[in-house]
Amino acid sequence: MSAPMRWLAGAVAGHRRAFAATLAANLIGQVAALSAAATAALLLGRVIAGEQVPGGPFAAVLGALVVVVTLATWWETYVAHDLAYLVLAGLRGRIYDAIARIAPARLLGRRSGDLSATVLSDVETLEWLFAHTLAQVLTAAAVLGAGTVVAAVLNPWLLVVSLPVALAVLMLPLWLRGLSRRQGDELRAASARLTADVVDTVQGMRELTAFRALGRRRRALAARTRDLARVQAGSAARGGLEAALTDLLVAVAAVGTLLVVALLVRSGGLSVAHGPLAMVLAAGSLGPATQVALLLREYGTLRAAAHRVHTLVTAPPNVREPADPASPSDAPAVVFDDVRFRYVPDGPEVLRGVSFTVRHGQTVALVGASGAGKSTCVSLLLRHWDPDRGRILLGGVPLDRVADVPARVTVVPQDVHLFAGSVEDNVRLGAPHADAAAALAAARLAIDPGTPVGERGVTLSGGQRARVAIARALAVDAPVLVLDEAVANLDPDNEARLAETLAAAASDRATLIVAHRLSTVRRADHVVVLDAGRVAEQGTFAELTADPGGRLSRLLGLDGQPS
Ligand SMILES: Nc1ncnc2c1ncn2[C@@H]1O[C@H](COP(=O)(O)OP(=O)(O)OP(=O)(O)O)[C@@H](O)[C@H]1O
Repeated sequence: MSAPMRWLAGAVAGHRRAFAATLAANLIGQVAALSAAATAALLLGRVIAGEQVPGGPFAAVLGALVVVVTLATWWETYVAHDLAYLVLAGLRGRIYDAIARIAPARLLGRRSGDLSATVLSDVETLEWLFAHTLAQVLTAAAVLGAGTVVAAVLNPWLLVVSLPVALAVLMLPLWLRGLSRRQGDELRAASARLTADVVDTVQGMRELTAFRALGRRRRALAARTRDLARVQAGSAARGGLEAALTDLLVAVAAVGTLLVVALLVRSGGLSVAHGPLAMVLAAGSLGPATQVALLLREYGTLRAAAHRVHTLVTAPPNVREPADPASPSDAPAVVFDDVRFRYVPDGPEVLRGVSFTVRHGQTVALVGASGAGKSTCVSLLLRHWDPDRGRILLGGVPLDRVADVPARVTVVPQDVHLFAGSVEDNVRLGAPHADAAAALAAARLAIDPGTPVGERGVTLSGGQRARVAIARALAVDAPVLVLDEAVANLDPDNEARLAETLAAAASDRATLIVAHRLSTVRRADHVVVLDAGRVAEQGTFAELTADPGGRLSRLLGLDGQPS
């Protein structure tokens, strides 16, 4: 069994009672069904043999067994799904935990649709494993064993056809296991690619329409669908071949067993009265074997789904929670001390020894050309990653020893995401009990907190979205505020008012602004100019712009040259 399948079997271990109930219900149902068939066969045999049959007791036993089969089937359906949903709820919880652990920095390079496929359809696929497979296979093995023993006691020759055929039925999917595994991997991958593309298309519908790219996109999606259909057809062909061969083997076993029974009755090895019973017992072993074969036929798909879920759930965290957290001071300063960082081990160094300080009550502007490393500094301060070398201190404590960084460092990111709901829901994202109206007022947004917000904030204007994001950050009331100015696409009037808001908010915080506008840089207490991952210069605005040919002057276009 592969590691993901072992891991999944382990997921059931936490639900022993539900598993035991599923097993019991299945076993009772299977044994009762086989007993009903055996009783009916015994009745038939005795009638054929011309024996006197006590009709009443036979009818009573048969009736009781039918009721037991019905009740056991009903109970099994209930407990099997109960077990499946318990296990799946646990798995979904672990998937969300995994996403939270590795997000937002690096969702394993996965696309959001691909991730949705794992969260939704891979987990759904596993439902089949838990509800209709594990307990059923164990029961089938038990019934197969018991039926074989009883048939052997009646006459060992009865098994001469049915036992080898039952083994062949089981071997068939094992022989084709390699192909099934390959097809399962391809099927899950093709299905996830299609889901990812569909999600991407729906999210980008506005751009696709505006750039008249919808037709091309539709053709690309059709090609993806064809890919999936091709893989599905291959898988269905293999499944069909297995099903046909299984049916053929079962038919051969039925005819062969009939012949064996006839020969045994004729030679006196078996009484006429036991003939039909012998048929039922010998053929009865084929039912469970076929059931197990059906599971093994789906092995590839189940294994691939298990593998994808397992990969996500066992992905190592980007950063580890501190084992011995320390408390930073209440009025913390942020210190970057010779910070070096690269996103991928053999990739370029994006930060190459960055040092600067943001003191409490101070606003520091981080300035630099595109790609200089400003957003990377922000990501490190939010502890999406840890630096490779150097340190980041918060209130004198290394950031990797600070518990609950989001409660201390809050952000208005470059790409704000608003959720469908109300403005109030969005403002209270990080502080569920915050006064949303006060936070909105602080962000200078005169809007009813109950105003509905469409998915990704589509019902608000760009400026409103920006200020809801600012209100959301202010509501957390964290001592460090990080703001990417790219978000604040406001008109000059609103921009000035926002600056006042931030100035008020900044007085009892440490504020780091990724600044693009001259007005913001001018208002900052301290300016850090980044260039290709290094601090090119830092100081007050006046100091850094004293020389019109200086780096900051050139960046802000104060040197008279087009920047
Ligand atoms: N997730 C990532 N994986 C790999 N490289 C990245 C990643 N994010 C950014 N980079 C690279 O790191 C460098 C610095 O990027 P960063 O986003 O920090 O720049 P920036 O100064 O914020 O730029 P801008 O003003 O354009 O947003 C760039 O070369 C960029 O391509």
